[in-house]
Amino acid sequence: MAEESVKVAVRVRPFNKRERQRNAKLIIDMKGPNSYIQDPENPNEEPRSFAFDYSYWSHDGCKDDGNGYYGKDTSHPNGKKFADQRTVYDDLGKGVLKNAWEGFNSTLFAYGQTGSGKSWSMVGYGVNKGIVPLFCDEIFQGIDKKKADGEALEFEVEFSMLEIYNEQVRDLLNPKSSKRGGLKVRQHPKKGFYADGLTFAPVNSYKQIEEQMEEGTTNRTVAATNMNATSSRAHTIVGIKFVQKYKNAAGEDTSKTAICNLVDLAGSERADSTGATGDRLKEGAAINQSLSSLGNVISALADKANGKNVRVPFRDSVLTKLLKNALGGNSKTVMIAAVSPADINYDESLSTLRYADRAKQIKTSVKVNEDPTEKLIRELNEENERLKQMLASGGIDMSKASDVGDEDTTGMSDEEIAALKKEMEEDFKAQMSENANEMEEMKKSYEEKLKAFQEGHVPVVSETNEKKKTTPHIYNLNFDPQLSGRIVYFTELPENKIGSKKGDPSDIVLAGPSIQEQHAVIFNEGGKFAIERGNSSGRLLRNGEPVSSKTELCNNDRLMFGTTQLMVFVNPKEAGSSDTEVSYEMAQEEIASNSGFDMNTENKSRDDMLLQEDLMEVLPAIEEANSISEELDKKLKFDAIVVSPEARGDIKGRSEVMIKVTNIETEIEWVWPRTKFFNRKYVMQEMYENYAEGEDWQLPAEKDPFEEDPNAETHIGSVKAWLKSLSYQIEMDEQLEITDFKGTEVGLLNFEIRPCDKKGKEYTEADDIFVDDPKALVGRDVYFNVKITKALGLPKKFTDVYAKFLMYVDDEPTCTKKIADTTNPEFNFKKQFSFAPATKQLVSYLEDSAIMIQIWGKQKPSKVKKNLNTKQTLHKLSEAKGQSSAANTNVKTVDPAKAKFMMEVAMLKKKQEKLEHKMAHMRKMVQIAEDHNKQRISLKLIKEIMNSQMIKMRGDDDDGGRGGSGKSDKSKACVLL
Ligand SMILES: Nc1ncnc2c1ncn2[C@@H]1O[C@H](COP(=O)(O)OP(=O)(O)OP(=O)(O)O)[C@@H](O)[C@H]1O
Repeated sequence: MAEESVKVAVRVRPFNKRERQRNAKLIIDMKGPNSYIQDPENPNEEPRSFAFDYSYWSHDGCKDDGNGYYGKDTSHPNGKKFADQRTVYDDLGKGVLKNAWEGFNSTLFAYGQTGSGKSWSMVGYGVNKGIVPLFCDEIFQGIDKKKADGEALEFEVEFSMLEIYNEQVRDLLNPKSSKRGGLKVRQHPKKGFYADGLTFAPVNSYKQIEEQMEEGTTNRTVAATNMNATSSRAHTIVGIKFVQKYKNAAGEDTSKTAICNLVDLAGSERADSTGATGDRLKEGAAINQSLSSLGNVISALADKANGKNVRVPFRDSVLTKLLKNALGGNSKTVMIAAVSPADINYDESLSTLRYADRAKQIKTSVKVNEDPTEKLIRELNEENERLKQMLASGGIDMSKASDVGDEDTTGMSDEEIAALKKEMEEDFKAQMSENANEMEEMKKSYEEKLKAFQEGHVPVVSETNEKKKTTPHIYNLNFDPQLSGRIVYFTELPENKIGSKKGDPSDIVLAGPSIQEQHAVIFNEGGKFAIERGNSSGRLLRNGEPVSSKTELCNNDRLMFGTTQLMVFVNPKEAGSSDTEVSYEMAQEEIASNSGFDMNTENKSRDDMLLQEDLMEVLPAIEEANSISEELDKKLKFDAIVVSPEARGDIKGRSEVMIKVTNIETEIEWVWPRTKFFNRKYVMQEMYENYAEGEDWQLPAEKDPFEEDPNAETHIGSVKAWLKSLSYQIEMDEQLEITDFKGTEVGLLNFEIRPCDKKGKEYTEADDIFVDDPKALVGRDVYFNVKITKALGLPKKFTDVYAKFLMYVDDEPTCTKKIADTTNPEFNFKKQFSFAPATKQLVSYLEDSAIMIQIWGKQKPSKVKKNLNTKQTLHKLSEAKGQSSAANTNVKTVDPAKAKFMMEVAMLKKKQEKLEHKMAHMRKMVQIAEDHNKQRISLKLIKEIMNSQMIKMRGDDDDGGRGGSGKSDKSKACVLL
């Protein structure tokens, strides 16, 4: 066994079209194996630097070689450092190939945010072939060479392709086999985790691998098109099993087996400030569970490599189970981290670089998988005997190393160990039959297996490519450019009927929620094309606008059928070289801007751009969720809303897209963070798929993504209170507006902050604790009481209302008690805060910050139950607006212009508040000055009187009525004062 470090490479891609349009700034640089990233918010700071095995500059410095291949442009200043596909393959893929020949397992995985270039490196596009096709090509070149050289070797190559989506494993070569819950991931005592029942297709040429990959990718596309935006959330694992058979020195039949896993990970998601925390469906629907578990596993392995004794949580997700061998066992592992070059993606790129940095610390132990066949069969037999005996004699003994293998139970609770034991026993039972099958297969010849597979499997070879050049058609657009253009329907008939499979026999059958039986018709009138809605209200958009009557269709028109089927119409006769390329982003952008969202990219701040990206992702998903809700009669309506940090009750952050959820029957409303919505949408999709397949689709309330926890609390609104007055030790006693997420006033809050002494006794004016300059507070003991007396005029539908806020560096919020059934809850809350002594940081916090007091409560269902079903209600709404139901469902409550306006108003209010505080402060100062003055004046008067008395007395004594000297003495008295 040799110990090996994980090899880590980083690659930066060119700017994409959107980034160029937005004049994105380049924030990545590379020199030799090092990568650098510049924080765009702090351009004067030193860039952060990271050292890797390789840093690949693929941003600029390249040119098309005339066949579409991007190679080095030696005339460009960065031409020398440009890394093309071949360079990356030579460094990374060739090593994997060499491992395979030597009988080592290898894993190559690509990590990075969506659209950062993972697929480009792994699979490639067109002639710019990535690692997987180059690897497959070369493995067969090697085999052919060995055969030509007459070496006494036999070879077997098997290909598998699976997708992990929402913790389910789908066999991409045989998707039907993995319906309902996907393939089970089991554990083999020797081989580790594997997907039970996964197809391993025997292949004997590169062309056959290409065909298998085509088939697998087309299967992915079909699933991703029927349901929205799934592709970037799925992990794809291509497996290549390479067996070399030969006779060893003793003349025995021996084989060397290498398994290569090529893993294209799902896009690492942008972290939300408002996560799905607290959602009870979090566990069941964790779409990114695999990715976050991978992060935890990598961290734990890195800690382990640094000598720490930690448990590595491989069992936490399907992905980490399947990659256990790659990361913690017998495999040589390579990670390629893809980063975007643009400033807008700084946070994601930095986190990718950090992730990669952790990964490079991992070490794996590798050995050649060499075994004589007889020995393997004998071992499998022995293994089965051992398993049989173990299970017969009361199951696994968790304390016996021979029973638990390398299973690590450190730090597990008794319940966790019991659950693990149960799972392992189940795996072992399945294993026995798997072992038996394997023995059977070993005895069968490979040729036989190959023949059987090929007979049962006719790969879908794209014969349509030629026809596409001359025949009018529509093709699919997908979020993942790899999957666009893979589904093609020809539209050469005079009338091409489009609808669901339930309808009249349609010429083009589409699936997915909201596809109607007779959804639309494309007419071909002597080479002129038009589209018309079928006799239903199904959503149909052309170039982002609803089609209400028969409309002409032109080359490159974008069509949206229902909520997920986004297509492009092609009329080859009209096609010209000046046609602009149609992309998924462009099609979604025009839909969003037609629904009233500002998608203009000019002069946008980074926050605005991030908001637009979020909207692009959320809007199609909202459409889909609404159509599923409608179809399943779930009574929920979803709307995208743009919510400023203030409106969310956050002190900082950017405006975010959130999802307003309305129960149309009870009129209860919630606002979900994006992550919670997406997590739940995956379960909705699953429900819908089961429904569409005619299977049992209902879920118990606690697992139903359309059910909100009846005890869930709603964020009613927030109040922002600036603390500046406190920094002058001036009390604050105000009635402040409570505003909800829309910026609407929903009530008032009586709020006070009063400086006090250590014991809580509040100071009065007479105590004169006012400071001219807040800095004077540094080092002094500062105490104050926060009082929340009551709220007024809250909406009637809330009960159990309370207020909460975070002060300074508190981790836990301070909460008032809960008050039931009143619109004017009296909290009578008082809490003393002590800062003894006050630090510089605290004082600047008081000077410049505010606290957000959030008001929370439970919603009472509305008394009048509406006896409408979802469909009726949504239709009613759309009739009122004269639009189709689905097209209407993303009508937002707050459009960005309004949100911006509201933000500006909030800013003005903030300024006004500040000014008011300043004014109050000034007033106070004036008052104090006046008081002082009054005192002075009275003192002056007293003195004057005294003086005049004295003068009088003196005058009386000295000169008796000399006016002139009296005057001069009076002015002397004034000078004295
Ligand atoms: N090195 C590169 N040179 C040229 N274009 C590139 C390069 N890397 C990526 N691209 C382009 O950037 C876009 C996004 O790349 P890609 O599809 O590989 O991203 P991804 O990380 O796999 O995204 P997803 O997570 O959605 O699958 C594609 O249009 C691709 O053509």
